[in-house]
Amino acid sequence: MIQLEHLTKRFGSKTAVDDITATIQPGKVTGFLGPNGAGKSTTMRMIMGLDRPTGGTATINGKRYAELRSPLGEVGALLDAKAVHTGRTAYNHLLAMAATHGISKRRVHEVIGLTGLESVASKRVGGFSLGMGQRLGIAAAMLGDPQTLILDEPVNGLDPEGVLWVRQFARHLAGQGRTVFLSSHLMSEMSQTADHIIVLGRGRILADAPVDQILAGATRSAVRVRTPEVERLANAIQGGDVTITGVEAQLIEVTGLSAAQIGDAAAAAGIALHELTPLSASLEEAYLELTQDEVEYHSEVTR
Ligand SMILES: Nc1ncnc2c1ncn2[C@@H]1O[C@H](COP(=O)(O)OP(=O)(O)OP(=O)(O)O)[C@@H](O)[C@H]1O
Repeated sequence: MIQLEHLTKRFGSKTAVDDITATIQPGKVTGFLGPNGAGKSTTMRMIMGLDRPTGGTATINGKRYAELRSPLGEVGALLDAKAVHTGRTAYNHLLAMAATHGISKRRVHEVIGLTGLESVASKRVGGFSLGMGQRLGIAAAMLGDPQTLILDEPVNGLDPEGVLWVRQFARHLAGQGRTVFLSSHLMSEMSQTADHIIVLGRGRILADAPVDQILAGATRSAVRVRTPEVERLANAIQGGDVTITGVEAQLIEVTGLSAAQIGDAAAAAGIALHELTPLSASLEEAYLELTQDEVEYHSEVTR
């Protein structure tokens, strides 16, 4: 379990992480989602004792990283996949790490097997594809057989096969009861991998909830209606909380009424409908809705 309590990090006048409190539970994949610059990496670095919080605490199983007696045995992290000595073979890289932490050679072979690196274990890391580099980073994180795994943007730049592998591996680890905390700036990715999502925007938590709840909370109850008689239909359904937005000449979006209510009103007025589609927000839309004001640098819209 990872606990963040009033965790804050300032770099000069810039507040990268702003008083965040959250618990990342075992047995689940928790997605840490936010636009670039939201503060995800900084939070993860503080959990791993690599950045010192300006305020608050980050603990793993109740202890700060520096207090862990056997850190590799409690938490493994993939923070920067490229931070590997490139001249070494994958096997030697893992062996060197293991040796300095009192971990057996047998475990090195085990993690190579776990991450599917057998065929490239004797190759130099410098020639590795991004996907293989990620697997190596994850193998290194797994060396101490930790209960907690922290992966920063593990699927960034991977091909579809690599993405699928990371996704399945993360789910497998959570299935074993481990705490899996992984970041991404892509909601689509998280929706397929995570059980629970924490959304960060400009250093603050915007949402902390199960995936389905985040989706439900942001679902628009709009209905798309296509009819040759837009004007008459609008007159038939308007009033109260109903909003009608024109999309195309014969296409409108209606909120405040269900598809059934609109269909009934149209039938009563003798108006033909060519389409009647309830719209629900995708996770992507839910995410954009949550973070639209929180993106650090909006691109200029030129007209
Ligand atoms: N060492 C540092 N010195 C100064 N500012 C920093 C430092 N590290 C991060 N920041 C700033 O803190 C903010 C949060 O950065 P962070 O890397 O944690 O975001 P992120 O959500 O992980 O984004 P990304 O996906 O781009 O890494 C950014 O504005 C960044 O410029």
